[in-house]
Amino acid sequence: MTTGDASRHDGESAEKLDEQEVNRKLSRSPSYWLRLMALFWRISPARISVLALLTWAVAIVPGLQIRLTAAAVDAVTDGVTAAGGDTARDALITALAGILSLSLLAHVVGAYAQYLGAVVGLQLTARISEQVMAKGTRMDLATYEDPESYDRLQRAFQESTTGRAYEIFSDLVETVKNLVTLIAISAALFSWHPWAALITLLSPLPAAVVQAAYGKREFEVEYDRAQDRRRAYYFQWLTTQDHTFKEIKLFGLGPHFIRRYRELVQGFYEVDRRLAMKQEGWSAAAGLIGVLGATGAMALAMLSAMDTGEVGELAGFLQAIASVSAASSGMLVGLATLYQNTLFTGNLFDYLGLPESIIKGGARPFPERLRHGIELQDVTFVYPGTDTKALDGFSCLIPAGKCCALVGQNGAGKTTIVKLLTRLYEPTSGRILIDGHPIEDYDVDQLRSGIGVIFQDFIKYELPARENIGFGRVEALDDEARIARAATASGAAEVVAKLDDGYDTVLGRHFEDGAQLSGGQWQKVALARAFMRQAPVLVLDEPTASIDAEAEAEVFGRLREIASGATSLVIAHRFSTVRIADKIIVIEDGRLAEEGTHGELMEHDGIYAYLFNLQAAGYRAEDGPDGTGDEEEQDREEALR
Ligand SMILES: Nc1ncnc2c1ncn2[C@@H]1O[C@H](COP(=O)(O)OP(=O)(O)OP(=O)(O)O)[C@@H](O)[C@H]1O
Repeated sequence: MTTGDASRHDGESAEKLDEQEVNRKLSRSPSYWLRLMALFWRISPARISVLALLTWAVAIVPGLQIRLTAAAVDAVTDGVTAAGGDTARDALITALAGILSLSLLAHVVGAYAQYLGAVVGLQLTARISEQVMAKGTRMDLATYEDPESYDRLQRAFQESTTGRAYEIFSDLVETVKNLVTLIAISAALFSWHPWAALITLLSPLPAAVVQAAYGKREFEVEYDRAQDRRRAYYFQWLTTQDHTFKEIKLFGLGPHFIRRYRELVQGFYEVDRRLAMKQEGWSAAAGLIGVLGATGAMALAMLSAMDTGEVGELAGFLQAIASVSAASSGMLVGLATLYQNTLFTGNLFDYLGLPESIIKGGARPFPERLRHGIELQDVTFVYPGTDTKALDGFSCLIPAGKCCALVGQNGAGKTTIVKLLTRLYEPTSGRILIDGHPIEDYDVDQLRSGIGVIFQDFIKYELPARENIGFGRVEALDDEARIARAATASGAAEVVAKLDDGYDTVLGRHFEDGAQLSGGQWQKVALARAFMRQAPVLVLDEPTASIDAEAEAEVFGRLREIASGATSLVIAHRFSTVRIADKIIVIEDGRLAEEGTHGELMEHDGIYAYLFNLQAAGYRAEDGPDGTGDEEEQDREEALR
């Protein structure tokens, strides 16, 4: 959706777009409520029961107070007409004592119930956030790479932080409370004056209908603008991050992003303003009906009291009008809010209900050491939602215990192979065999535990160096010797030695006393994380792009020793790394182009030799103006031809 689209949206178009979604969510409301209640119940059955019981117990107080008010006024009338004397005074004192006790009780119980509500609300919000996090870790990579599913995840994440789920619970409790209050009061009102009672009870209805209608409209608009919301958030994020600052500043992109953010937000503002204007207009008109209804009921009750002379009833009635209109508008508006909250929280439950990792494994344990190797047989892969083949009938063998290099140009399909090997995706066709058995036969958790991977976009954990490395094998987070060995192997030990608190130093700049590392230093830490794993298969996706040539040569010169017999696959663009591999696999446009040792491939004089020479010529041409540069330049031109 473009910025222009955002400003074109109005309530009407959003309504058409998401009508189906809204209806689907509404039909599921009872199931959402049940799940929410079950969740609540699990948090603290005792607190929930006390909260509900206290809230509902307080609900009958207004009904009792009305009767006591009527009794008090009757006692006053008796006293004034001198018919009652001391009896009237006693009756008045009893009624007043009753009113006072009930008010105090309602006040104290109400305050305690509010405290309980706040506590369980906090617990519920934290529990739901945890559930969203846990769900996020159980989803497939495809969910994160598909914009629609990612939108869903983001909506659910937003909902998990708003406390709206708790509002549904309190809406339900409040609705029941108001219902109890209404029943308690209505019993008295209908016995005194049925018509006035009916008008009093129904007059808040139009306001509730307006509220519900606009709650729905608001949901539709928000639902529809999820992408633009994320885009606006992205511009905010770009202009407020430490690692984006340099480029944004030097390219002068700040004003550009602020303008694009403003355009989006103005689009939202226009739609929201129009919605708010219509909603307030209709609410005011509906509220007028409420005001007229309450006044009409009061007039009816007064006229009736003139006929019957029942002043006590009239006083009770007048008090009841205020309580009833508060309770019935509370109930109806509560229902409308419940409706809106249910729609929004539906995003959360829809997400929590999404099928989890559809990639299932078998029961075969992953070998501690590979004996044959990993074989890709005629593997084709098309990313979901696209129709181009990222891999196109790709076949190769990664022999056990050897170090293989995977080489190819950008977008050739190298990282895609890693995603398939780690079962983040399934091949569209073809097979992957590990030691002769289909990859699907292996237990997925064991498979992932048996493969140590560092991706090119590895995470820079803003946590202590110890954890940055130890996360490679989280069960061994306390094994200092293992962490130190992994750090030494990758060259991270030298980096850590210079930090103020050694392995306890927090890396990055997000938290106090954090130490920022250079790109290459971060990469050494990430590499240590892969070595920490000590897995039978080691996959390094461009692990040394930022590491200086000397350190890289040192690591790769000793990779076999470091990986101690593991089968390793290294994706690299620097041919000085690649050439020392036992086997080099060249991929081009998702197909196997060549394979062999450095010597064999150079002899073959194909694409590998071409790329190798190109890079080597580049280095030699940089040697300086000693006369050799021209010669190398000629080589390069030749290679390019
Ligand atoms: N999540 C995705 N959804 C759709 N297409 C994708 C996705 N990831 C990669 N691709 C496409 O698949 C192809 C192979 O991508 P891949 O990341 O495997 O390349 P690569 O060889 O690792 O490239 P590089 O050297 O730049 O890292 C590319 O054309 C890319 O555009």
